Amino acid sequence: MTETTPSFWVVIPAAGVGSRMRADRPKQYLPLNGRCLIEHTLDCFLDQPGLSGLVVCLSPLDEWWPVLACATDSRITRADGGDERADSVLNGLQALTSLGADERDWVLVHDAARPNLTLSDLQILLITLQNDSVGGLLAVPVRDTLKLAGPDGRVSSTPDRSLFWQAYTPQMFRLGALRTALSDALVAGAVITDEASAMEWAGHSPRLVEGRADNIKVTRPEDLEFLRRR
Ligand SMILES: Nc1ccn([C@@H]2O[C@H](COP(=O)(O)OP(=O)(O)OP(=O)(O)O)[C@@H](O)[C@H]2O)c(=O)n1
Ligand SMILES: C[C@](O)(CO)[C@H](O)COP(=O)(O)O
Repeated sequence: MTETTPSFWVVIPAAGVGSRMRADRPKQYLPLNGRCLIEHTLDCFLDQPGLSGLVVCLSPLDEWWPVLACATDSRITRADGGDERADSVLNGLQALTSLGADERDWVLVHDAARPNLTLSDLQILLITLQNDSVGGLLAVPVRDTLKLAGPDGRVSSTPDRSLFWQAYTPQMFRLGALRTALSDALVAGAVITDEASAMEWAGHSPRLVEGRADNIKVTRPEDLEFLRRR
């Protein structure tokens, strides 16, 4: 029996400049196997039967998006990115509301810079969380020994790594709860680096859903080299 998956909306934050890549363009437009990273990322979602709609958050100065074939895809709506990733995501959530999304609808937020998401991981996330009271995120248990750095750049301690997971995306929450948590956290000046941290700030405990470790975020040059070698 194949388990059914819920309907969902998607927000793709893609308004960053990719400074850590030190490339000649924002990293979401760097080539991978003949197409831009963002095209690979969008493909993970566009043919999903449960997709209600997708918003891509882009810099108002983005000159790379309009020449892509997906720029004219009727399933994709463009929203302006903000100063930080969290601001971009909040703009994307507000765009979903304009598209008719309901407060109780599931929203998946996925980094444009993660082009290697698999269908199986997407389905695992949707199936695992579809009846969850909070939502959650794809994540990977830490596999290396961790070191806490001291102010002198030397090891301060070795924490128990069994308690640590790396947060990945997609992160999946109900539209209204996420928008409220994110908006309130930003107004309060909280440091929000992912959607789960906004939900945690609001007092919720997102569920960790174990996914593939190769759903990496392309952040530094070697990350793209890794994907190109596959
Ligand atoms: N103001 C911002 C900053 C980032 N992002 C997006 O959030 C994702 C993850 O952010 P990150 O890897 O930090 O991307 P950049 O901010 O572009 O990278 P850097 O920090 O190296 O500049 C990326 O898809 C990026 O495009 C965004 O939509 N709006
Ligand atoms: C959202 C995220 O990808 C989860 O690991 C990460 O927090 C993004 O961080 P960045 O500094 O904006 O790349």
